[in-house]
Amino acid sequence: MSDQKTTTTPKIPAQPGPKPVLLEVDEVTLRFGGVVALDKINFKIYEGEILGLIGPNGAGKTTSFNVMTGVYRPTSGAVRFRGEKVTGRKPHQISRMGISRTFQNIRLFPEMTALENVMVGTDSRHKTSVPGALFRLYRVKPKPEELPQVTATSGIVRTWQEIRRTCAKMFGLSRHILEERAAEAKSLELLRFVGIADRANDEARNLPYGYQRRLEIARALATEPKLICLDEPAAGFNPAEKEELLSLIRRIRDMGLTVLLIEHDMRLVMGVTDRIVVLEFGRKIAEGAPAEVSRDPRVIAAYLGEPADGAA
Ligand SMILES: Nc1ncnc2c1ncn2[C@@H]1O[C@H](COP(=O)(O)OP(=O)(O)OP(=O)(O)O)[C@@H](O)[C@H]1O
Repeated sequence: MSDQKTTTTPKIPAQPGPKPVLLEVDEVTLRFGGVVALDKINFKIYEGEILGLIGPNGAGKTTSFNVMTGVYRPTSGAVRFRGEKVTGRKPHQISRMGISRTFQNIRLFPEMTALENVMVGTDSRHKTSVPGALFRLYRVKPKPEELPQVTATSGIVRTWQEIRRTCAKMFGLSRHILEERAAEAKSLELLRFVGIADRANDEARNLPYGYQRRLEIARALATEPKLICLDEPAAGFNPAEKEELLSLIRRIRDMGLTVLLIEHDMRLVMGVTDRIVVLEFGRKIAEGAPAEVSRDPRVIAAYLGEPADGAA
């Protein structure tokens, strides 16, 4: 009977379903006094895509990043990440949810080495912290009432306390040390990934500009995000550096991450993104594939500063 069923079942080739939505910006408005920085913005970011967010100066691109990462709370509307509301959460909580970012104006710890800067990013993933390890030492100290069989002053108690304290020191701290080492190895791997491992031990302030930009990306990756938001990562880059960045962004996506990219260099944006959202004066004026968007009269007008035919 079951054989018959199998042979009569029509063979339908597996269809790739629509990609799941990773992040949704839902009717987001943000006012700064009289300035409407974002005006009922809607767009979605799908898992695994590279989405470009473009628009002329002051269009609301960085403000959108700031709303997604908890720097600003929208006046109305909401941002959802994997179906969960991001709006109202603190930046570090959002980072733990899986969103990380770089900044338009590089924000590194200048006196820390490149490696240490990346290790800071891994911190949110540590199970053990120094205070955590020390707290465990304190906590494992047994109270006399936990040892009802003997008196608090007996030699047995003192020996037991010593043994437990020594074990705690060994296991609590060694776990911490192991985690530190793992964080260091992972950070070094990330420096290699972005191509700057040769300067791992140099202070961030002494690194060339292009290295600092890539260090920011390594640090953002260290939080193990699902979505990485890059705010003008190619600013100040020469053409060769831009090519390298393009390949780096593709490799980040190939690792399984989703990328949101703010970038003014149109060649870079058109060359690397799957889709583009265009903002102007805080409003979304276009959305679609790069070729489609680049032909859109409203987009052309926004960039050339001329009114588009038929545009509202
Ligand atoms: N903290 C703030 N207080 C007041 N106005 C702000 C603030 N942040 C942004 N704005 C305003 O919001 C609008 C959008 O700014 P935003 O920085 O998001 O633009 P942008 O598209 O990122 O521009 P650029 O390409 O120049 O970085 C601008 O009019 C800006 O002046």
